[in-house]
Amino acid sequence: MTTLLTPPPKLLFSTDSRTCCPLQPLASSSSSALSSNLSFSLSLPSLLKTTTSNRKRRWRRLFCQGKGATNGTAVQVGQQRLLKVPVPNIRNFSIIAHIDHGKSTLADKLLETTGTVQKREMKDQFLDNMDLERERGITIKLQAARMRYVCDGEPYCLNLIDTPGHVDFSYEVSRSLAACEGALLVVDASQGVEAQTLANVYLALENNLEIITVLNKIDLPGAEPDRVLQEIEEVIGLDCSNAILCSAKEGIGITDILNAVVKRIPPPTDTSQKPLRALIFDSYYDPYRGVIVYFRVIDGTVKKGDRIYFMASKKDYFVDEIGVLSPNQLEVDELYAGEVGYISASIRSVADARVGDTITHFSRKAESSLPGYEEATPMVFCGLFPVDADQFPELREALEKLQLNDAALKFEPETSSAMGFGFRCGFLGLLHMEIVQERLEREYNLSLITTAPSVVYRVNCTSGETFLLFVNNAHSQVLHSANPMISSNFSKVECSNPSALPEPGLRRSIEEPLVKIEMLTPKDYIGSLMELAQDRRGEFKEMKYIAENRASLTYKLPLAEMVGDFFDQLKSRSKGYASMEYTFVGYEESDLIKLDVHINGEPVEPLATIVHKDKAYPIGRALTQKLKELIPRQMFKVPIQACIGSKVIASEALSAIRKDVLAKCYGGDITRKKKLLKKQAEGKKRMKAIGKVDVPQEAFMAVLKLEKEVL
Ligand SMILES: Nc1nc2c(ncn2[C@@H]2O[C@H](COP(=O)(O)OP(=O)(O)OP(=O)(O)O)[C@@H](O)[C@H]2O)c(=O)[nH]1
Repeated sequence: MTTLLTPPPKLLFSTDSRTCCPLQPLASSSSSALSSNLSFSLSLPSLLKTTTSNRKRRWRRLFCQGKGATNGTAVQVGQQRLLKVPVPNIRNFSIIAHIDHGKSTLADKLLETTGTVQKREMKDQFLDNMDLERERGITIKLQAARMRYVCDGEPYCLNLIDTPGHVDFSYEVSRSLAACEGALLVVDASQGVEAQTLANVYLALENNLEIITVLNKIDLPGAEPDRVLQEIEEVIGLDCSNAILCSAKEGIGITDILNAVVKRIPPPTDTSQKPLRALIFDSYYDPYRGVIVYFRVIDGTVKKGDRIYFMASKKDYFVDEIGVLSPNQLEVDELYAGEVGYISASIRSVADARVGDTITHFSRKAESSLPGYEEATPMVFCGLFPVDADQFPELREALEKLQLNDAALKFEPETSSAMGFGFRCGFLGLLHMEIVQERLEREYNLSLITTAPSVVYRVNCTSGETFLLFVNNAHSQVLHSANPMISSNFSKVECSNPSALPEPGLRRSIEEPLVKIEMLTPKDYIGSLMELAQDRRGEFKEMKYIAENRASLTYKLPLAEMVGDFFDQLKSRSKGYASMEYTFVGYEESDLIKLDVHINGEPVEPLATIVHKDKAYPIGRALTQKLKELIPRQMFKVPIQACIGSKVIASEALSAIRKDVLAKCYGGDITRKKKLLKKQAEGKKRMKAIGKVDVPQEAFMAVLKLEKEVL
């Protein structure tokens, strides 16, 4: 069956891909009609450009209601832009690549070449529409776009899903791949196979995708297409005889890629008769319409007004609006199996419509949901505190708003004696953490202090008493008393906050998360990268030469060692040539201890860290030395100590500011002087006992920075 909603009586298509949009339905075969249609359609972009947003809205509304088909030329054009094709003419594909190999640039070029976005509307990285994405040149949130393309006189609908390239977002990549039948594997012709190229190819192969190899950046003087093709064949095992050479920047090879998408990627299977199953691959929060869900219909059909049901979150809603992404949202009446689109259904939170969930009909539910759904698990945690304590409510509001858009972000209130009220937040990885921090500061004008990133440890308790801690002890107490499921049989505590770690007497051992890390490097840097991994408690697993000059190193490494500056070190030690990829492999027991910092005999909670026993001494020394530099001197002597339990392992002391109490004694009796000095010493002793050392905020910030570096 076809998915033609409003089949035009007769179609004429341009065979030139560059002029294929808008496609031209002909109401009449007369040449005058043809010319009037053509002349109109060519002026559409300028019409769209010059119309006010109200006119655009009216145009869309009219079209969506199917009105005015005969009397409004704009409506006619609207129909052309939304022309539907039969299922065999649909292609759903993704672009996968290592970071910076040119995915987004290629996606832009595909949009431009198919006329989906006009050249003058085009800005670099069209699909990366977050300011931060453009500045950093990375894709953070994936986007989708529907393109029309004519190949051998046949119209095709190509649905492109742009994916984020960074490891932190590999779940999103996997879901977008599950929504496709094929993938363009983009490899930089001057760099070759990198760690994420491999990881993404494996994800694509797991999803049984047809892979088209594209060698990008062939315009660069350093491009070595032959070497890189050979590398792809040897390392990945893909047949590169029909690989496409391209330069996304210069627009070379773009039509070849579009033709290959049509000819080599299989169409979706037409299962429109089955009960609805649609895979969510992205969702975001719109303040006016609620959550907008991006999805691919796998089976069945869905239309406006339907009552839909989210199989994982078990929530149901009525569809207010349904449409396609071209790449702006364009409303349609119905979407069929194989198609990609969006739904707005006044959904209140992104948590109700998570990536990977299956949408079905409330009244005719599918028997099973689509495979692959996973809850987002935060791997890295840190505390976020407002510099100005009055900004706490604003920080809460900002985090709540961000969470509406980002289901992977987790947060819990946290109080600290030094920093006041703040939040302990969980992130997918370090990049995710940086992005959230930057968005909070930029978009919500907040100045924040962040504590050193930490991971989730599992503590085996001696008592058998269990708290399934998510964030901190206070939380666990509540959880424990409120949750009858947590019985004394359990003996593991999850802890991401060092200050919430159970006392040494209450714990038997601590387990930490481990990752398998694969580094791809030119052979000159093998030694220095091995040294780096070993310094970070890495356990050597494997080394392979994957090409004449490149090797792959595999290590098992504690995640806590990676969350510091591992990636920066890898880049600086390899002069930027090495790349890495990691996967979580599980938990293992390790010799970990809690390192406390005491100032004037008082523990300073936010400076507590969980470290490996072997590293406690150097870290303790570095911390105490740095604090000595940063804390202002007091009227009394202030000891600064790093301690493991009650044992002091490093110590510094701030000497007291001395007032010369003898200044006014010119000569005179020695007993008078002794009396004055004794009085001063007593005063200082009293001051020390009751005195409070204020640790300035800059000191905290500097020490936290140091922690990030040395941990
Ligand atoms: N010379 C040249 N540069 C290119 C080409 N394609 C992309 N670039 C440049 O390579 C850089 C990275 O391109 P992007 O398109 O942002 O890469 P990406 O793979 O989308 O990156 P992420 O979104 O971070 O994963 C940009 O500076 C582009 O201008 C090309 O064909 N030739």
